Amino acid sequence: MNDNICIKNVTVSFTAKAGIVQAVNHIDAIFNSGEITGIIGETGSGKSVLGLSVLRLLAENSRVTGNIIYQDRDILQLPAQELNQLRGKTIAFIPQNTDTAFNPVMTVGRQIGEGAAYHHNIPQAAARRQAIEQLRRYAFQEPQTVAARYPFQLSGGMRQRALCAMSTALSPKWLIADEPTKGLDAIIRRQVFQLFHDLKASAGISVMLITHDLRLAEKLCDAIFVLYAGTVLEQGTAGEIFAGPLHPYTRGLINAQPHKTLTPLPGMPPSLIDLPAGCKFQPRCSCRKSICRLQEPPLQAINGRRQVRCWQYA
Ligand SMILES: Nc1ncnc2c1ncn2[C@@H]1O[C@H](COP(=O)(O)OP(=O)(O)OP(=O)(O)O)[C@@H](O)[C@H]1O
Ligand code: NI
Repeated sequence: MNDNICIKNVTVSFTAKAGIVQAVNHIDAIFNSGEITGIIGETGSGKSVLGLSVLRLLAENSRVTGNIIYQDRDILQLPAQELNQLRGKTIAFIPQNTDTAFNPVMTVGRQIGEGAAYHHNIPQAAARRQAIEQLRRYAFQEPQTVAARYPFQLSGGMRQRALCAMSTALSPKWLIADEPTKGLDAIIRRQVFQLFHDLKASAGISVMLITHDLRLAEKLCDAIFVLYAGTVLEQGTAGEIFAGPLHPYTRGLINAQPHKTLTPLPGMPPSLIDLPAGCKFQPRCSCRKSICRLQEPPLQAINGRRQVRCWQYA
């Protein structure tokens, strides 16, 4: 039995007023245990939806097909009770918005202790002591003081760290983190980088890292999946992807960064209600050939782990 998370032919659609939103389209992806795997892509490319689908945290109007295999079981088929055991205890999720992740009227320490109290049935006082230890681990100099505070009394960076402390309080095997550096300044981003680095190195936690922060992804991740309109356009090791992106979209994402050429990708992502024919990126692609409009290219292995979905390489 391995600890990888295997996503097999997963499709997620939402029923909306305007029609069926095809947010994730036939994604196959293996997230290797012991590694940090980055999911990158423009806004609306399906990163959060993919992450949420792993713990079945999607909204009511969603429909998910395919398999998400973890420890020889399909998470999508787990009965509610086993799913609850998995959530938080084995696979933890850090949502995109740290403001809503906390209960605003409960102290930070109490919230960190709650999970332990619930899953391990331990008394309040002991849970509180554990919470303080957990905060100390996350580099809080005065964990007692922080534990007594309410979420709004913490700065953005502290809240992010407190959220990591809460999410990993039950020593999960996996952490799915959605935009953990969003809205944080450079110094705090470095702290978050260090935090994730230590999670993997010291705590042995495997991570699925959803991010717009390509520099963070490059430094932190072992592997990368590049998403566009709910489809994987390229995947590989972080070294491969950042040193030599193959897909025009990946090249565009990398070049759009402030420390690169700051050239934005031309055009807009497609409507997920009415996806373009052929390659989903073709309407915006400078390398487009006539076949690109007609047929979607397969995701093809180039060498090793590397795969790209583009007719240039087919
Ligand atoms: N409950 C829902 N009903 C309808 N559409 C939804 C729902 N949840 C998500 N979507 C749509 O699914 C698509 C993918 O959303 P997702 O949040 O995964 O994007 P993302 O890549 O995480 O973007 P961002 O970088 O902005 O966080 C978007 O078009 C979004 O509007
Ligand atoms: Ni998102």
